[in-house]
Amino acid sequence: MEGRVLIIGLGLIGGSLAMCIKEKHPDAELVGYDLDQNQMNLAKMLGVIDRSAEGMEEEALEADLIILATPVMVAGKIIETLASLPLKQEVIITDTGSTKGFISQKASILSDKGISFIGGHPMAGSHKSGVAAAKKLLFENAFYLLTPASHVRDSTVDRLKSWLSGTKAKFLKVSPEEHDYLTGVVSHFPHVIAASLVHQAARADKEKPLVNRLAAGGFRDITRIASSNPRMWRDILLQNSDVLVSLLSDWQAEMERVKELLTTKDEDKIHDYFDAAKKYRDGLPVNDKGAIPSFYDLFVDVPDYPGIISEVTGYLATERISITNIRIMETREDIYGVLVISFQTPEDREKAMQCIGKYTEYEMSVAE
Ligand SMILES: NC(=O)c1ccc[n+]([C@@H]2O[C@H](COP(=O)([O-])OP(=O)(O)OC[C@H]3O[C@@H](n4cnc5c(N)ncnc54)[C@H](O)[C@@H]3O)[C@@H](O)[C@H]2O)c1
Ligand SMILES: O=C(O)C(=O)C[C@]1(C(=O)O)C=C[C@@H](O)C=C1
Repeated sequence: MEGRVLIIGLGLIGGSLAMCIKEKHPDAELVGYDLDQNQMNLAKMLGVIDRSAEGMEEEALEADLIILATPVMVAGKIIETLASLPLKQEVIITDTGSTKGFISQKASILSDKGISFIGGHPMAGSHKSGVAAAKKLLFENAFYLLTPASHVRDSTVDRLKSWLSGTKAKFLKVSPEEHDYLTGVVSHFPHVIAASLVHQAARADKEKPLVNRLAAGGFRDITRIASSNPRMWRDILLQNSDVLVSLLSDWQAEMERVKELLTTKDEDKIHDYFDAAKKYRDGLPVNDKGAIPSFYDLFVDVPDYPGIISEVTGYLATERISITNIRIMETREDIYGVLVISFQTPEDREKAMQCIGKYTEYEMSVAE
């Protein structure tokens, strides 16, 4: 497609979307605007946008697609500004915010002027912020929730989907209310819990400093998202507070049940509590980028000497095998542990096993 796309907010999500749009629509002009001049400069330097906007309002006048990828409270204010401008009548305005109720209500001022607003939320992301963390493959196979305003024609929604087709995401139309409930359960509330677990450990750490050093494995897995951007989460909590208060009451009741199991020491019920949770979680889709990301991990037991990571990645590079992540599992103090290399497909992982096996005798294993 041709036309001018204005992305407001050039962070993780704005930057990643810009990459996806450029790849699919090389003839479109991608203009970026961010309050933070450094992000804008970096986006230009990385080639994520074609040019940076001098001013948001002037650029909006000529845009065919406007994407708001700022924190959700800011997006509401930008809608007010946009509604006061003589925009192109055919322009599509969408956002990427993690909440939809507030912005959809705000967008009625655009609807009143006949401007199409389609709320959007790509359900993939990271605890990292900023354009430096942006990735073209971020949204692949993820759900991309859309909440079009009621007057928006299906053909306009299809036009937006075409603009965003480079995300390779799966679009799903939901109401703003349904959206906020669903994401409250699977995204917002877990972020609250992750932060609360970190607070609990930090309190214990004051009494027993060993807590800090033992916080590995499970604790790290369940609290990764507590490293997310506090500004972004402040805004989300403010906008989805009703849903979250209700989920918190359910959670408190659930914790009361656990307390009861602990005080009565009911072996069967304690077992069943974990067993039911395991069954549900193990049954979640793994090949979609839904609740469980689809990475294919290879565990390599490497010897402890400097340069071991570059040695292993060097072998993979010689055979042009792409990896999506690499880390050392810090299960043993002071010595290197097991190297975990993640791949996008099981085929890449298989090729990597053969490659590393050719050059070394390191023990390897996979976990399904
Ligand atoms: N991070 C995630 O995992 C994720 C996933 C899906 C959706 N989202 C949503 O997408 C939006 C962006 O999140 P992100 O992770 O890219 O955040 P980010 O912090 O990486 O980027 C946000 C950018 O918006 C800019 N900004 C703030 N106020 C602005 C203003 N008034 N005008 C122009 N730019 C402004 C900031 O400078 C920053 O560069 C949020 O609404 C978030 O809820 C986030
Ligand atoms: O992977 C992460 O770090 C995320 O938190 C991503 C995540 C999520 O909760 O799944 C966070 C907020 C978004 O609105 C969508 C995705």
